[in-house]
Amino acid sequence: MSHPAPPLPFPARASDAHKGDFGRVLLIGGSRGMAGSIALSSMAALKTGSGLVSTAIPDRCLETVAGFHPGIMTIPLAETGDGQFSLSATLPSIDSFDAVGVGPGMRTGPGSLRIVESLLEKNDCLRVMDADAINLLSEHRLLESPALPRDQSKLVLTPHPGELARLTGVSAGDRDGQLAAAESLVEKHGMTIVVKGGPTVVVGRAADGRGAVRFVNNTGNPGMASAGSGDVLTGIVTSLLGQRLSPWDAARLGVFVHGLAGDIAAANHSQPAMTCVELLQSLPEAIGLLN
Ligand SMILES: NC(=O)C1=CN([C@@H]2O[C@H](COP(=O)(O)OP(=O)(O)OC[C@H]3O[C@@H](n4cnc5c(N)ncnc54)[C@H](OP(=O)(O)O)[C@@H]3O)[C@@H](O)[C@H]2O)[C@@H](O)CC1
Ligand SMILES: Nc1ncnc2c1ncn2[C@@H]1O[C@H](COP(=O)(O)OP(=O)(O)O)[C@@H](O)[C@H]1O
Ligand SMILES: [Mg+2]
Repeated sequence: MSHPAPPLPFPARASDAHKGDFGRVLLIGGSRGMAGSIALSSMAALKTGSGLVSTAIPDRCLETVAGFHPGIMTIPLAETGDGQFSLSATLPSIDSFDAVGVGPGMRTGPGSLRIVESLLEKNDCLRVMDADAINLLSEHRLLESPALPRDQSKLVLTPHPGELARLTGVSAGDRDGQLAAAESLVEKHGMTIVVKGGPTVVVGRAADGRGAVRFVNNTGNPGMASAGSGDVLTGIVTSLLGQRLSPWDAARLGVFVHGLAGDIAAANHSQPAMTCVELLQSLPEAIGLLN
């Protein structure tokens, strides 16, 4: 299958490499009824090269998530009666991971809020925030807090237009306005923002530190407008961060490979019939085309 050129090569593997070279990543999310979301992120991290994937979920989601893939290590955390993280949920030490992805399927209760607040403070850690993690940033105006560490250059946000509308106040239908609002956040905090859509645009801080720059992705198709596609992207970007790519490179290569896998899935299964499962299963072929 012919394809556009990637923005950068996929990380190569030395012949004497070991799994620690490819990153220990932590995915955090899920809740009763949405265990599949964080399982998708975790499987996508494994399928895009992470050396070790650990997934922190509310206790009752453990068997479900572990059952999806034997390569996933699961960390059960304390939960509320309705199956989301409780206030007593305690994360393992973040310092023992190379990258952390948080948010898919997590819901927005107090336990989730405490987790997201603690990760915002860890600005020396590479982090991806998606879905309900972004909704918590919006609901509690966490990016406006005086307690927010100034430098958030190791943070990647992956909002869809609805999530970005909540975060910025710019409606989902106003694409240009949303991109401008994303640029303002990037200029203020230094993070990288993946503005999802057809096409997805990555907004990052310019190399000289002044202003924002855009990367317009040229892979992907409307077959990906289906539940779980974005959860796959969360795992890919977290995985690439764990493999020592910068936030800007991990976001650009991540959306490219994600879209290319979507194009392969659409070619083999049609746009209407492809799902997040075919998208996930097309990642090996997509990476194979790049190597
Ligand atoms: N298998 C699982 O467990 C899965 C679990 N998941 C989990 O579900 C939770 C809720 O996440 P969510 O994304 O489904 O809902 P939400 O955040 O309310 O956003 C929808 C709102 O935004 C608006 N909107 C406008 N433009 C849009 C656009 N281009 N793309 C998308 N939305 C757009 C849209 O407008 P409307 O469609 O009404 O026009 C609507 O008002 C979250 O935790 C997630 O991780 C999912 O990952 C799926 C698989
Ligand atoms: N029309 C489209 N063209 C290209 N990509 C799309 C299109 N619609 C959705 N996508 C991609 O699918 C993903 C959907 O993400 P998201 O809405 O977070 O899904 P979910 O939360 O259900 O997993 C994004 O990466 C987005 O870029
Ligand atoms: Mg999503």
